[in-house]
Amino acid sequence: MLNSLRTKLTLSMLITSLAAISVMALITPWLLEQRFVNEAREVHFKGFVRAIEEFRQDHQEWGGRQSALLINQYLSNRQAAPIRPALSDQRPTVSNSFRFVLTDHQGFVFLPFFEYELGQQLSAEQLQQANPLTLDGELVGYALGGGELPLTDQDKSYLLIQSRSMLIGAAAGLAVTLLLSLTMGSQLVKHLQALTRAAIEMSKGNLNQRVQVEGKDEVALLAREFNRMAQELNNTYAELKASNETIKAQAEAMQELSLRDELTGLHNRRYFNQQFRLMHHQAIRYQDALALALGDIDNFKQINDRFSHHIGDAVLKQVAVLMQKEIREADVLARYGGEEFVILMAHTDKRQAEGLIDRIRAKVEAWPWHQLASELHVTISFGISDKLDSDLGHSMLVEADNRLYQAKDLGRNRVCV
Ligand SMILES: Nc1nc2c(ncn2[C@@H]2O[C@H](COP(=O)(O)OP(=O)(O)OP(=O)(O)O)[C@@H](O)[C@H]2O)c(=O)[nH]1
Repeated sequence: MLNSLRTKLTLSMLITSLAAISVMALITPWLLEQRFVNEAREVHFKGFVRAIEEFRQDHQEWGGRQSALLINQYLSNRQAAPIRPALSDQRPTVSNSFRFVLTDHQGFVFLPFFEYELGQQLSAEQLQQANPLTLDGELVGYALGGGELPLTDQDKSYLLIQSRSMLIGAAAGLAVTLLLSLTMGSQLVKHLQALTRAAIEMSKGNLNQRVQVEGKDEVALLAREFNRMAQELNNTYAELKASNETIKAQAEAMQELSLRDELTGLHNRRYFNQQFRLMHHQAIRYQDALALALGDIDNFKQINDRFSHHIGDAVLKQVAVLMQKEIREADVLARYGGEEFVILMAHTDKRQAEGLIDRIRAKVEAWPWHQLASELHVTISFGISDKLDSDLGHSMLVEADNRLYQAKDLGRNRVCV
């Protein structure tokens, strides 16, 4: 459960939001109070300065013992009022602990408070912190504020309402942020999940994968690169597949070629040997008949010698065509060597084979050979065997060969069984 990215994102956002709210809850009221007190001191001081200036105008006396007593009395008579920002016309507050030390224009204290004593002259540094008091543009003295400025109950409740409102606003803002973050997080997770699914599909071999690209951020960049990579992989795979198929087809063609006789286009002796082993084995196993005929063109040497080697080749090709026409599809016909041919006939004994083979012999004899060369006559002799022995067909081949010799001996252009 904790391993999922969505859970991790949600948890981290929750923790961040809670931490932010907690920090705000602790710090905001304190900061607000500090600001408020500073502001209040400022307001208080301005009010005080204004009161002093009023006093100066009323009494025309400043800096002596008498003025100190009068000022104290004057200030005590003023009403304390709650301190709130923006109440600029408010009368100055008289607080028990917040006081002003007053000096004449040379900095000699005539209204002492705190550690300051009557008649003491303030240092240049202290005077810098003090507020200059002027009347009609003339410097008449300094006022130095000090002490605590306690807040009234009204100020405190005002502060409480303000900090609560701020907290509620902040909490609402954080809730919106959290909601937005969750929505964005879930979008991010959605994209990453789509990428993961596509990658898994690719690893299974389904290379044609695409993911949706939205926006321009890093995830969109990743998605775009993924799509490009998937496209390239797909193309490469298609090229590889095509070239693999070409190689396979070429290999098959070469295999076929290696089993074919170039001149006649018939299967060659290698192919015959493969098929003969197989058919011979099956015939013995299923006690089926199998016949083998060996054919040899008569006096072929003479044809070559008299009509040229070229005519000899043409004769071989034509004999192949004639044989091919006569045999059945299940039969195996091959050029066995020079002017020798072999025919394997499944489910056929030598008597049945004799009929087919003699038909071939007659076709060869009857073909209009003069079309190739005038006075050319071609005949062929055959020997047939259907002898099945457990010797990989050796006996059958020997017997067919013996019958072929017999046919030659008996005057050629015949079939011996
Ligand atoms: N033109 C041509 N001649 C070939 C080819 N292969 C073998 N020969 C020739 O076929 C001839 C076979 O002659 P022989 O074995 O003496 O037999 P034959 O002349 O047919 O006599 P019999 O078989 O007794 O009738 C040889 O001269 C070979 O050179 C070939 O592909 N083309």
